[in-house]
Amino acid sequence: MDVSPGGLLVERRDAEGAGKGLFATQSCPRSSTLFTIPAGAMINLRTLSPLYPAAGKLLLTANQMITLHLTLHMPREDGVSHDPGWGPYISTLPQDFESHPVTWAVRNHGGFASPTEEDLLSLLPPTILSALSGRVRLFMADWHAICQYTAAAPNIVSASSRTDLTSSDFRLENHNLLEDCLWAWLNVNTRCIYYQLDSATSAPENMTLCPILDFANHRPNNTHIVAVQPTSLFPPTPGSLGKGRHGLGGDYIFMSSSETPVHKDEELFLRYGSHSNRMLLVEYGFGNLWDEGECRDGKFGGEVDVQDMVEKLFAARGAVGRALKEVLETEGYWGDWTMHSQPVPAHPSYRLISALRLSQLAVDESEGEAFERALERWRAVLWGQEEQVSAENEQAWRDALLLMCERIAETATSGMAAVRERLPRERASGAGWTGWMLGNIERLWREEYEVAEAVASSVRGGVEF
Ligand SMILES: C[S@@+](CC[C@H](N)C(=O)[O-])C[C@H]1O[C@@H](n2cnc3c(N)ncnc32)[C@H](O)[C@@H]1O
Repeated sequence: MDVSPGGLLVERRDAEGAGKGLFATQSCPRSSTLFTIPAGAMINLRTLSPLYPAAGKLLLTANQMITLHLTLHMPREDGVSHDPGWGPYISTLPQDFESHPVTWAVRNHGGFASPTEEDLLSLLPPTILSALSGRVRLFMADWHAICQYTAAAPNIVSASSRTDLTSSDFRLENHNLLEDCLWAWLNVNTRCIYYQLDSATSAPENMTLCPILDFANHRPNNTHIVAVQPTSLFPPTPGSLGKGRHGLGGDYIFMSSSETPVHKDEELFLRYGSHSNRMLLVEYGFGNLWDEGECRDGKFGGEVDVQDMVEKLFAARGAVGRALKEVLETEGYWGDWTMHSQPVPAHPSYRLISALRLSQLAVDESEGEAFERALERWRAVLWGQEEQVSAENEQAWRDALLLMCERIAETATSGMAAVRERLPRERASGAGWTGWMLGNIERLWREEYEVAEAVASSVRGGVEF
């Protein structure tokens, strides 16, 4: 790898409120090559597959394989990983994920969360809690798969650079090793980037840990760093992945943006994606910063998830609600219902409007001619053939939306108050990350509050969505 001053234009430094970050060591023009990571320096399915072959019918996913490798070569007390392959890189990974909500949720699931972790969980909005439950399920499934795999291939564990591990340690109920595996899993989930190894672009194999780049922090607007996806002269053959024959996946080149030049000593950000703050907190353990009033005024793109509330609307209608839910599922409109502060005017998503229209359909029976006729009308609106189901239905769903906004604002007001009560004490103590995390949680509640208020104001103002 070229680490000469001309080949490596970045370095790792402390970044306030974000651990480490990537900084420019010199100024450079637009579209400069900042650094190049050789294919063999990255940890992914291609570089690891030779070390982790199938054990009978058991084959690890990319996520599980990288997690297992990091667990087997986790740095110990001296902070150094003795992995002969990627030891120096693994030694640069964060030492712990104490501030990550998934850590608290996994511990809580196992019954060993600390009082602080329980307290923080109790302060989170319900939408975050349900997203966290999903992450816990995924982690536990991966932990289960890793335990099964190591039981079937105990020699894999003998290759660990850790002297404290034997294959019998990989037991579901071994909390200490589960914690090591969680450290590894969170490294994978917070640091892996897209890297094409399979020709199907959405394949879960298309991910990698990538030294240096993984010190880049996120910002929501323009990215400083552009990843240039390596291509190969040799296209992959069908089913080649996992068998050591990869057409894709060469050296990874990272360039500066074509829009702005880079200034010496500036922090270089990578846009992780257009993620909501809810998703950022659950996946990465932080949220974007924004100032009070910015969501309300449409200057910041706030989002509220209303899954639980809409589900309740359908549940409250009994048999009719169940039949309507089936219709939404068949049409692919069940779930993923949100409200947004941007673009102005603040508005419900199209999916949410469609679900609300259906939830307010004026039908008393869950089948029959009247039911089918009403559905036909709803479908006509969905397909853009009609403007509305009826004037009554239009009024009913807007009323239901307004009521939802009022409830969200009410709950968010109590949520904010509970966090604000704790904030001064935590900030005054000045120690650790809890004050910083409470700030993140307070902003999440405030986002719910401001978006709900803004959407309510759109509804009251008669905005046509
Ligand atoms: C790919 S790593 C970036 C490097 C990381 N800051 C470190 O110290 O190793 C992603 C993690 O960095 C942190 N991070 C990234 N962007 C951030 C931001 N804008 N604000 C706060 N933390 C951020 C989060 O902890 C996230 O999970």
